[in-house]
Amino acid sequence: MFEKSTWIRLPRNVVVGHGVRDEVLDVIDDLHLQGRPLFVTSPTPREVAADPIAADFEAAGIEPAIVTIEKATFEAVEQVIEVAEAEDVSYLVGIGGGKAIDIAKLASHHLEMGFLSVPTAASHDGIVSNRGSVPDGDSRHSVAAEPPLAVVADTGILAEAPWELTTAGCADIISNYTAVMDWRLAQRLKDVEYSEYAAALSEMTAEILVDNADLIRPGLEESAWIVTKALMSSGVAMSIAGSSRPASGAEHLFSHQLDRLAPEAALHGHQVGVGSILTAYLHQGEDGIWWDIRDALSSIDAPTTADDLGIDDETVIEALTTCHEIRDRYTILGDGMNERAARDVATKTGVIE
Ligand SMILES: NC(=O)C1=CN([C@@H]2O[C@H](COP(=O)(O)OP(=O)(O)OC[C@H]3O[C@@H](n4cnc5c(N)ncnc54)[C@H](OP(=O)(O)O)[C@@H]3O)[C@@H](O)[C@H]2O)C=CC1
Ligand SMILES: O=C(CO)COP(=O)(O)O
Ligand SMILES: [Zn+2]
Repeated sequence: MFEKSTWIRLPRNVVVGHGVRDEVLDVIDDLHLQGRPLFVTSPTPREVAADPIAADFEAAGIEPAIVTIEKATFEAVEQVIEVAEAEDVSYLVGIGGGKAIDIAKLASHHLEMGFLSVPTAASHDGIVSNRGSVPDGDSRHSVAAEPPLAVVADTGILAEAPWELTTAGCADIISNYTAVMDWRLAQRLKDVEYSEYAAALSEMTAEILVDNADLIRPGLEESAWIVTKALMSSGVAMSIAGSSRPASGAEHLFSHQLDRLAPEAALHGHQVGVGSILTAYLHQGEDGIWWDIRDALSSIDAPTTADDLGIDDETVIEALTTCHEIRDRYTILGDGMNERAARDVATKTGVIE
């Protein structure tokens, strides 16, 4: 008997382009959302997007509640839930980088309310995904959550954000190469659930981005367009898979461990990019695609070394030798690297001196 079944949960509206910040109200109408929204944002995104969008709502006779969070913590998620209940809101709008969007996503999941994703930085592929990531005790990886009902990505805002945020988004996409290698390995060795469609979409997304690397330049709105579409495609791959596997392998374990050992030293995307150089070498050795990954990162000004990340060599080695412990996700790291092997790969790839 055929017993397979799956739910693929995706946004209903994805609106991308110049000036679409002004279309948030139209999207709300299109989704037939009623009542008062709660905007979840962080300090800079509040200035560049949340306050102007709130003014549009006020002009239309709707007064949004607003919470500004500083850090991605469970306390922040609880604060958002409390405000949502106290202010009697009907839906949430996450406006900002990964931090604000993830918190809105997790709070809306708990509240069983819809939410909209309004990114102000093309810095990560959680814009569209059905995953939320907030540190919880020793864990730092994403968990299943609601996908947004809609995404409104204004390329004017995204192009004006600091360039390093865009290069972080590119690196998060480039890391899909090694994430998919890890996924296939885990499927072969551990029979983990695997989707060829999600894997192919994830790899194709990375390929298109690398093929267009010449067009990705600071100040060009076209760059924000290319990177944002890639981030969305990668988020869709995660939704098809029902897990972050197509976009998160050992390079993400490495980054999550760096978040714990060197909090806020570097952006998520930049850390996973450097992790991807290391794990591509582990998969394929000296002549493999680690060179291409390093060249692609370097061509868009993304970090390729510990020094570029602002993290010392010893912390990189510690992260590499311990990160297999932080999640039950089989990768090329297996049951862990010893220190000599970690130093060897980090030196051969030029990540440490
Ligand atoms: N759910 C998922 O599937 C995924 C989740 N993630 C998560 O996303 C997070 C990474 O996202 P990231 O965006 O890098 O982190 P943040 O949300 O912390 O944003 C990084 C920085 O960019 C600033 N910023 C955002 N927009 C603008 C703008 N328009 N102009 C100027 N500054 C701006 C923020 O300002 P301020 O400090 O004022 O907020 C912050 O300092 C991680 O927690 C990661 O785990 C990553 C990938 C997938
Ligand atoms: O960052 C992500 C994909 O780019 C999400 O992956 P994690 O599940 O490892 O948090
Ligand atoms: Zn990521």
